Amino acid sequence: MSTYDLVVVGGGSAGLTAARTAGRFGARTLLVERDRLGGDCLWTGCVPSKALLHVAADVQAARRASAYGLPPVPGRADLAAAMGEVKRAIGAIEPHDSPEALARLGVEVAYGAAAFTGPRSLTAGEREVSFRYAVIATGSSPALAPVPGLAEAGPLTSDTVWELSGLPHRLVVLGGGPIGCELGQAFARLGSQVTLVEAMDRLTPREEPRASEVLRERLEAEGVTVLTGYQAERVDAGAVHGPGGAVPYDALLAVTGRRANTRALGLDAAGVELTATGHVRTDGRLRTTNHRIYAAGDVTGRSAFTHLGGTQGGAAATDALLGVRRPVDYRAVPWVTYTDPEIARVGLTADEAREQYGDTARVHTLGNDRLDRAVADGRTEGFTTLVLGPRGKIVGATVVSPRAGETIAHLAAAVRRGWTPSDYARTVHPYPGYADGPWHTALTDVYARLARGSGAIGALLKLRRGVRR
Ligand SMILES: Cc1cc2nc3c(=O)[nH]c(=O)nc-3n(C[C@H](O)[C@H](O)[C@H](O)COP(=O)(O)OP(=O)(O)OC[C@H]3O[C@@H](n4cnc5c(N)ncnc54)[C@H](O)[C@@H]3O)c2cc1C
Ligand SMILES: NC(=O)c1ccc[n+]([C@@H]2O[C@H](COP(=O)([O-])OP(=O)(O)OC[C@H]3O[C@@H](n4cnc5c(N)ncnc54)[C@H](O)[C@@H]3O)[C@@H](O)[C@H]2O)c1
Repeated sequence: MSTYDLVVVGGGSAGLTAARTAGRFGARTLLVERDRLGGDCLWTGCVPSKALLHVAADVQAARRASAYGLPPVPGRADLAAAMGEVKRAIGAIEPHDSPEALARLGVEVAYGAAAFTGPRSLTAGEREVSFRYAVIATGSSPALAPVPGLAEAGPLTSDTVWELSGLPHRLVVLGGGPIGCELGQAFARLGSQVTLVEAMDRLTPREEPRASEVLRERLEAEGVTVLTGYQAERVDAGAVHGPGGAVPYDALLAVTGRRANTRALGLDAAGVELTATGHVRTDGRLRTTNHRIYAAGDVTGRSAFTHLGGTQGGAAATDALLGVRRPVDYRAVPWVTYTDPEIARVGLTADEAREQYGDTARVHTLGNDRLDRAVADGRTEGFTTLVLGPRGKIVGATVVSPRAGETIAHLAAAVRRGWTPSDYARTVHPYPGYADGPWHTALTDVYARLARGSGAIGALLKLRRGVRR
């Protein structure tokens, strides 16, 4: 039986980063993948959804061009052509995640479903191997909401929607979280009649309420029917049934959440426990209840994003192999819903900060009507919110605007470094950009503090006038 320093189970964002990290250290590393290297992000998640959104944005821009005297662009886009663009993007990225690319870093790849046979061994397809350490990075899969008739209706999910070759006429999207909003907007722009159904009282319910409002207004302006507070109760005869009546569809896309991939992994044999939500239980170092085995990515329930899964994978491999702690700073992890406008967030919302810090929490919001770039682009509907905690430090931020996903990275640094708005404002930002939004919001706080200290400043001015006549 071969022995490895590190065996990684699952070749998605988390597992690939764990394996690459171990390979770079020179460790004997095996990556076991049951299907395709690249995981959800490459094949059915981030990459295809962003490529489809890009095509949809092009189509949307073409439709608007009639305002400038070009002939109107009627009709619906060719979904097969759009999916061709999706495949192009996947194909361009795939080689970076290939066995050959991993071999160059000293990582061996074995194909087959892995299952633990003991606390320090597992089978990888036909082979049994032993390990000093292992990382479970088996990800998550779409979970259908327990709605009678939904499973029987055979809805599309984020795994299968990419196989569509024709644009559905009426598309009902069940679930108004990030996936539902991104895909709903993409299909609407391509020409489907989209109804977005969400049980909670607003879309993207985890974000700032105003962000949900801006997104809803935009989607409705683009022709999407948004039904919130609509808990689907039954699916039959080609319609979703709920409190507001029946919503008929030609295609149904169910994006109501995800469940961790832990089945048939032999976790009992390995002494690895699950949480009540079915995720692999981990401690602050990402160790499972078997301290030789770590977990990273969606399977932990502590990440739902590629960048965080990768960060966890690298941290787990480093902790295991070198004994060097690299705790993940969850307070400062940004995430983005890539609708148009994008909703980007890091840290606490205003309500969360008030709950945590009471009156110490302060909030500044600046509308994009004050942002010259947004005015130039005719995109003033968004805003920036900065949330300040104890000692005036930035503990959270939301940016809603085109390219908010780029802007938020700087704010993530601010939260991680514990900057105040005046620390943040000291970095000069280029004009006119969308990053001006957070900059001017930070300056709002600086000006407010200046106004509060106007007595002292007035006294200083007077003193200097007196000294230097
Ligand atoms: C439509 C959509 C859009 C998304 N957009 C974004 C985005 O824009 N930005 C972002 O940050 N995140 C996005 N996400 C989330 C992101 O895709 C996931 O957080 C990320 O892919 C999770 O990585 P992972 O490594 O934990 O799991 P996965 O990528 O799921 O990888 C797990 C791997 O393990 C393998 N595996 C499972 N069981 C076994 C076994 N027993 N033996 C061997 N191998 C096994 C699987 O085949 C798979 O390859 C999106 C998700 C979806 C669905
Ligand atoms: N850009 C990104 O980073 C990105 C993009 C997509 C997904 N993701 C991640 O993937 C994960 C899964 O996303 P998701 O959108 O599938 O899940 P989600 O849990 O975020 O959203 C699912 C939505 O479905 C609704 N819902 C559930 N049952 C319902 C019912 N019976 N009737 C009506 N509505 C119902 C829920 O209220 C919820 O708002 C998330 O954690 C997300 O962060 C990230």
